[in-house]
Amino acid sequence: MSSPFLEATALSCERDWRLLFENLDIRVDTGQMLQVSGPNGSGKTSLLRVLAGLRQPTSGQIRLKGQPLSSRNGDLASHLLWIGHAAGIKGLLSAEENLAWLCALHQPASRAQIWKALEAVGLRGFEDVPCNTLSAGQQRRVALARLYLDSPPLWILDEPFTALDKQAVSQLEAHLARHCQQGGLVVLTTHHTLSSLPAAYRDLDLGQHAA
Ligand SMILES: Nc1ncnc2c1ncn2[C@@H]1O[C@H](COP(=O)(O)OP(=O)(O)OP(=O)(O)O)[C@@H](O)[C@H]1O
Repeated sequence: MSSPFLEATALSCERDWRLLFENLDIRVDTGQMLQVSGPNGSGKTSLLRVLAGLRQPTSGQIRLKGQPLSSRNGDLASHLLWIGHAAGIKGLLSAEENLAWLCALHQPASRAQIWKALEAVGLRGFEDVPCNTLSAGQQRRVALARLYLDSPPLWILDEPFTALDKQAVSQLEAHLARHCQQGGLVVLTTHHTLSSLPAAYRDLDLGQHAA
């Protein structure tokens, strides 16, 4: 049997001497969406950062395609894309410049590809203005435009719907479901109730795993 794309076993996480969750087993296979839910402070962001290799778990193992995550440092960006709670874009750079350097981490994109992605997220005409002149929702859209470029299969997204208007929320939901249906994987946190779900959807409620 082939290894799951992402597998965590007996995962525990402590912050400031407080155990957030323990003994968590997670498996995410091709085509699946995993929504991590739970109350404020239950450890959703901490868990996603651990799964993305941005933070060490207190204990437990994470494997990506059968290999320990820590041994994948060199090629992590070709397997997973992380978009954090903050939009994570540089205010002095334009939307195009931000995307150009973010894409270079995985697969450099041409100007035409970047403009097409910006158009997909409703930012036509805003390609070359500094991002610090954009609204919060527009800045979020710049970050999310990466999902419309050639991207790695696993998307780990922390509160991706923050600051988006209703239409953008529906569009992103449909895009995430489509990504899974086409063989991608999504792990996300959101307090929002998703209305477009892929066939292989699961919810992990950290409130029930609180230590
Ligand atoms: N930078 C930090 N330094 C120390 N402790 C932190 C830090 N960030 C978070 N924590 C602690 O970890 C706990 C879990 O935080 P985390 O952000 O993972 O929760 P969350 O479930 O994502 O919350 P929310 O729904 O509010 O976004 C918090 O209660 C806090 O005590």
